[in-house]
Amino acid sequence: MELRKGLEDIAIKETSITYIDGELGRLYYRGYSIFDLASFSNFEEVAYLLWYGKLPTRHELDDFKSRLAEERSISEDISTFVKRTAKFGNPMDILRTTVSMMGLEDRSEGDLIGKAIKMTAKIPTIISLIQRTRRNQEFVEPDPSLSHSENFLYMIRGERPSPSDTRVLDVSLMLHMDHEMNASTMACLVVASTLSDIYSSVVAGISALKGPLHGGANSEALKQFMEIETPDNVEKYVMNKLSSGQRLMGFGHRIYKTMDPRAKILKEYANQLSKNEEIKRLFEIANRVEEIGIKILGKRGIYPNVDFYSGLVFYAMGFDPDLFPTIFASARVIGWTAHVDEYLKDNKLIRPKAIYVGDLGKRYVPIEER
Ligand SMILES: CC(=O)SCCNC(=O)CCNC(=O)[C@H](O)C(C)(C)COP(=O)(O)OP(=O)(O)OC[C@H]1O[C@@H](n2cnc3c(N)ncnc32)[C@H](O)[C@@H]1OP(=O)(O)O
Ligand SMILES: O=C([O-])CC(=O)C(=O)O
Repeated sequence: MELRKGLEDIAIKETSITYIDGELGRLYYRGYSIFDLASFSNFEEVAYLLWYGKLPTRHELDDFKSRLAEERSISEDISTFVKRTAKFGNPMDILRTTVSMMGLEDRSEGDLIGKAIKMTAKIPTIISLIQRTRRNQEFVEPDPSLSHSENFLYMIRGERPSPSDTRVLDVSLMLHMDHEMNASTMACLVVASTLSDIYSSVVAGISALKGPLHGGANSEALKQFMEIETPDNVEKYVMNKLSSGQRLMGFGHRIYKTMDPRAKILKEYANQLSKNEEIKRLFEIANRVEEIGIKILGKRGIYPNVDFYSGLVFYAMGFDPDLFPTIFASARVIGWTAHVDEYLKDNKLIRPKAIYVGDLGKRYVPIEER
């Protein structure tokens, strides 16, 4: 039996959701280029596209938007739990637990996409409550008259965002919605393939996304830029980091062997948002890290990934750094649930093998003799 560490280059399903060309740095959702979707589409339309497989008509989109907007409120129990834990808890742990609570509260049978809509609508409310509680600010109730991204920023800031800020968040969320068989989507499918429920799958997805080799890299990348302090320190910092065997966070990818197309779009937004001194300086540092990182690692196909610039964009938009992975999860919940829905149409229990390398036939030694 062949050993494939990390399941590298193993396909576990056919899909018509997302296609990645890792050599050319291209990404497609349901056949549409991410560059086109980022230029012309919006959060609700792309969520609809991923779940239902086609772009909605105006009537379908209006219905879908109202459905999402109606589901934004969270229960009293969830709200109390978030307020109790926000000041000490890791936001991904809080999110994981609240999605688990949502599963306990939802007694309905079936309707996987209906449940996915509920989670997608409620997660921004939970994230906003975490940030506002930590800052000793009053909770802002969701406003159903606003779009998903406008409402998300409104709940974070307590005032309506500008159309350009709304657009930045909208595109950033679209870029994070799906990415084929990444680690967190795989975790969701493992759970789903046992015919467990969709909330349990999403809890597994959040758990896997939290790690710094996956979605947790976005806050680590920003931390890196903050530690560097000035563009003049970049070269020394990068050399020290790499020569001591550490990884450059926000660099490298299992599939992309060139610049991640999402990083290109996010870089442009990070540049646009570089209006105050701090963001301008962090953007300059990031640019320099990109340049030196590519010079050293590019020949091995190691380039900036989605997490390299996303943290800078989220920070400039007013989110706390340790919330970044939760923002990623707020969008990826759409991809997770779309893949679970697709997988369950032709389910097969996921149960790979391990190659045994231990001893066999050992004599059991009673405890007094050990
Ligand atoms: C949304 C996302 O999940 S995007 C990825 C976010 N994660 C990060 O940014 C963390 C940093 N990056 C990494 O750790 C890796 O690039 C991963 C985990 C994302 C992908 O790695 P894999 O495909 O599993 O490759 P693997 O971890 O085996 O690395 C292959 C080689 O490249 C090196 N390498 C990979 N990424 C980096 C990096 N960021 N910095 C320095 N070296 C790197 C490894 O050290 C390894 O070198 P070796 O062969 O000499 O031992
Ligand atoms: O595809 C991957 O392995 C990681 C990634 O970029 C994502 O999940 O967005």
